[in-house]
Amino acid sequence: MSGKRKDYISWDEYFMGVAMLSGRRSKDPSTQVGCCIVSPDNKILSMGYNGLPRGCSDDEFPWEREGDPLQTKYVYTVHSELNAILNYGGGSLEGAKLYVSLFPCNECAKAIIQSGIKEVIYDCDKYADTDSVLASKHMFDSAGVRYHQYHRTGRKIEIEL
Ligand SMILES: O=c1[nH]c(=O)n([C@H]2C[C@H](O)[C@@H](COP(=O)(O)O)O2)cc1CO
Ligand SMILES: [Zn+2]
Repeated sequence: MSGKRKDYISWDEYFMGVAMLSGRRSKDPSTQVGCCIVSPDNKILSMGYNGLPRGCSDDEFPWEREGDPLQTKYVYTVHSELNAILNYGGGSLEGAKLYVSLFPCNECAKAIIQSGIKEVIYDCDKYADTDSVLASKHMFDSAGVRYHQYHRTGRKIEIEL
């Protein structure tokens, strides 16, 4: 009889947990997004969160949502999914899965499809009614990228850092 622990986290909890932890690095005051890319045999390949491109200071660029477009974050931030794809240094992402805390926008959807990722597991879908997300779903459907919402388990994990 094995004395194995019973309360270990599942693969889904592990990968979504890593995605959410990654999002905690974001400097965006309103929406922090985290992403974790996983191989078909459950190895973590890359992670990312939404932030400015390298060399662009978090303190100098704007985090506004409205106003003159050049004074908003939207024209400058790199989304978590694109960061995770670009952060991957190991070659092909063909057949990989992508865990992300927010449903990908249409620009990230294009990058996801073109990089060969075949499955997207998302948590929040708060922009489901926007053209961007509708376009993402349309492209995923055509390209054969499966997507489904993460089932929250309610497990709380406290980590002392
Ligand atoms: O797929 C995504 N990935 C991602 O990283 N983001 C980032 C960009 C912005 O920094 C933030 C969205 O900001 P807001 O919710 O205030 O509009 O989330 C946004 C989306 C979807 O819009
Ligand atoms: Zn995006």
